[in-house]
Amino acid sequence: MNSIIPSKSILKSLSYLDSTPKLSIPRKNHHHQSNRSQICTIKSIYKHESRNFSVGSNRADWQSSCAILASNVVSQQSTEKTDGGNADITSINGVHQTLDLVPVQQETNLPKPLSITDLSPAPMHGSQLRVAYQGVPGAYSEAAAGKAYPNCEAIPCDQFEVAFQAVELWIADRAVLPVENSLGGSIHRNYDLLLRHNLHIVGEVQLPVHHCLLVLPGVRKEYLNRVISHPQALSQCELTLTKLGLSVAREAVDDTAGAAEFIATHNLRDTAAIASARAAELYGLQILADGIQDDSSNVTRFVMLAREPIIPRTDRPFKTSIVFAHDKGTSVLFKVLSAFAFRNISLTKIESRPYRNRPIRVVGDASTGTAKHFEYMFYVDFEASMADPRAQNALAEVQEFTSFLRVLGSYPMDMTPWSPSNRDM
Ligand SMILES: O=C(O)C(=O)C[C@]1(C(=O)O)C=C[C@@H](O)C=C1
Repeated sequence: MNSIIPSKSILKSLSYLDSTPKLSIPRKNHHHQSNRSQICTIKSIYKHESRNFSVGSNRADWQSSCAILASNVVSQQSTEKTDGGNADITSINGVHQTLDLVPVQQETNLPKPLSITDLSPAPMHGSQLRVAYQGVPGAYSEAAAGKAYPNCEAIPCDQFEVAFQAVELWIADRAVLPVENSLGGSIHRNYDLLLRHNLHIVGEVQLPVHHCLLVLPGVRKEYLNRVISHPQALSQCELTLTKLGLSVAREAVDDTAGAAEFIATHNLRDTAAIASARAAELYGLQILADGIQDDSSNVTRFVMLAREPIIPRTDRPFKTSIVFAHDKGTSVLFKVLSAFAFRNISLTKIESRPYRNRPIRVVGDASTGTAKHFEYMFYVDFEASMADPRAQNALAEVQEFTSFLRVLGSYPMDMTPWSPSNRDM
């Protein structure tokens, strides 16, 4: 799972081989230079227009397009295990751990995240599936990639935009994208990204997220004056941090494992990271508290993206994700939802986002003043395959009510048995 694809521009700029890294976490301190990770952070430069997918005219595309790219959602065996140790540490959510005060051996050969400048055409590669994710090794997105595609090569990227483009430019075969969490809710920015790009959802995984509080070996709770992590992770642990007496500053960084790496790289004895046990192992940190998520059944849902859709099937449970909008506001919503209700198709998720290019609709006439309504894009997930005539008929009907409709993907549902107490990470 852990190697990086060198690209021509990487070799040209030697940006990941030299010692001039540009790790931008925490945001307040983004000029720190990491001589361990050598991560380049460069802003996205490409823009993609989303195309309108018309169900009526493109249904044939669904049935005749590319070969089946198996989504292969298989439960990942948890391989991570914290070393046993001496001192007691906090037990949370029923998990009691002992502390190993001996620094864990660090992996030195971790892949470096791709940056926007690295996105030149992919070199030749073997048959291993390459899965791009945002973050550094030890991030939950990397674990999600491993759960969806157990033998994949996980490719770290410094931004989601880069992960999308890695797939669009054939540097990677799939991108993995967190879209919602059971505690933190929807990850809105990623919904917007789905629309801005033309990748297809080809699978989903639901990953139990088991957070640890990580510090440098020997650091105690009393030394801490800040906790850093991905904003989602900070919000998933807020109550527990307070219960632990950690009313210290919280700082948001790009990903959980990046927070751990930052502490290790800069030898920060006053800072803790919220990240996985695997991140502790990789960056030589100690687990000060284990299972610090506010709810033991904390789970994040990720979707897998590919350049081509998979051919939808009916021999196993499928889910379909769509996004739609209508010129005349929310009045269409009831009609759209009833198209599914009449056919006994269950919805699993509905989300609304501002309609970017037309966020406001003015109603009423000028003499009485004008009311302004917000305009939305609606994202709906429903439990049916696009190969199912019920879904095809429902979408044909939905298309009549909407001015914009796109099928984001029809893909196998993650049916992994639920086990919240597992420490997958
Ligand atoms: O920072 C990471 O490790 C991630 O993979 C990102 C992310 C997220 O975006 O929600 C994934 C899972 C957890 O919910 C926390 C963070």
